[in-house]
Amino acid sequence: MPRVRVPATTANLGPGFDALGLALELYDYVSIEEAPELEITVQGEGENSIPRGPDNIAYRAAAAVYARVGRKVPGFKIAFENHIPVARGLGSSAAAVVAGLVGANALLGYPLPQEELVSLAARLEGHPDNVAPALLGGLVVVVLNGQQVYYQRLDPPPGLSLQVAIPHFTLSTRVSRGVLPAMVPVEDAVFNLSRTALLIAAAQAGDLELMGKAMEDRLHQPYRLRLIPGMPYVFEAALKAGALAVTLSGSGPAVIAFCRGSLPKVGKAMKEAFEEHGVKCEVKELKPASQGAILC
Ligand SMILES: Nc1ncnc2c1ncn2[C@@H]1O[C@H](COP(=O)(O)OP(=O)(O)OP(=O)(O)O)[C@@H](O)[C@H]1O
Ligand SMILES: N[C@@H](CCO)C(=O)O
Repeated sequence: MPRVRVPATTANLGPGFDALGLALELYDYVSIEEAPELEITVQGEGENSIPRGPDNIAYRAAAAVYARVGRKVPGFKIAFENHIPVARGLGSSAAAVVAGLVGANALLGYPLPQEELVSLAARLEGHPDNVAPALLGGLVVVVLNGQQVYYQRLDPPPGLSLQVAIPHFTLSTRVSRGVLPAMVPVEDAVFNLSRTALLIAAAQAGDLELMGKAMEDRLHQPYRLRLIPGMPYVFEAALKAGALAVTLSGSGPAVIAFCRGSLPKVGKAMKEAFEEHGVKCEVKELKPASQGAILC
């Protein structure tokens, strides 16, 4: 029976809205086998909230692989051991989609190449920046062109360590995208595109300080502020404690600080700032994951 290990991901990295994602060393483990009926069990994160029926996104992803190769969709037995917090901005939905795709592809003897899994995943998730690093690992630049996906994977820069403050409240990507404007000023677009380009060049050169300077954003974070109490104070606290940069993780509410090496005092400062604004949170120190989803 295939058992898939799939990493958490942090999308956007500040300016790279819907275009950049980084895999993290925090994993869900998902076992999948054919069965007469659909049977889903969940242990760990999301055990009280994750759908157990045909609306489960890992099931829908597995069914999509069978349909894509012209096979009748069977029932499945799917067992989740989840460590990625759900609806916090750490790619839980992308991990579930990727686990379903990779597991089903293994059950069928690997008919679909990786490029096709990336493009199926992007279609199922709606945006590609979490699913691509969840599949490929590392830092991924990804572009949607209609039904096609173009991407380039980079190794994570050496020495990078992340302090992640994960609030106890959930925020769905749907709600967090709902506050974004339909139009933005040209100067804000230029602000972001110049920083995104610099961020990738700096990551390739392994220049963590320059990466840090490139991680500001004007396209999504300013609009999401009002959904996350204390967010500017948490950002300020992380920078003051020595982070190179700090961003929302994906669509939030988790806040992720980019540091050179292990800096627990950054996580502690973020936690205190959240708590001063009435938000309980957990802090994790994570490293970038070079490896994407694997069978284990
Ligand atoms: N293991 C899982 N199996 C099935 N569905 C899941 C699983 N994990 C998460 N989900 C679904 O994904 C939803 C959360 O997705 P959402 O995109 O809002 O947040 P996220 O993926 O955790 O964060 P982000 O996309 O910002 O990184 C949950 O409410 C749940 O319906
Ligand atoms: N790029 C997406 C990531 C959400 O997972 C967003 O910020 O809405």
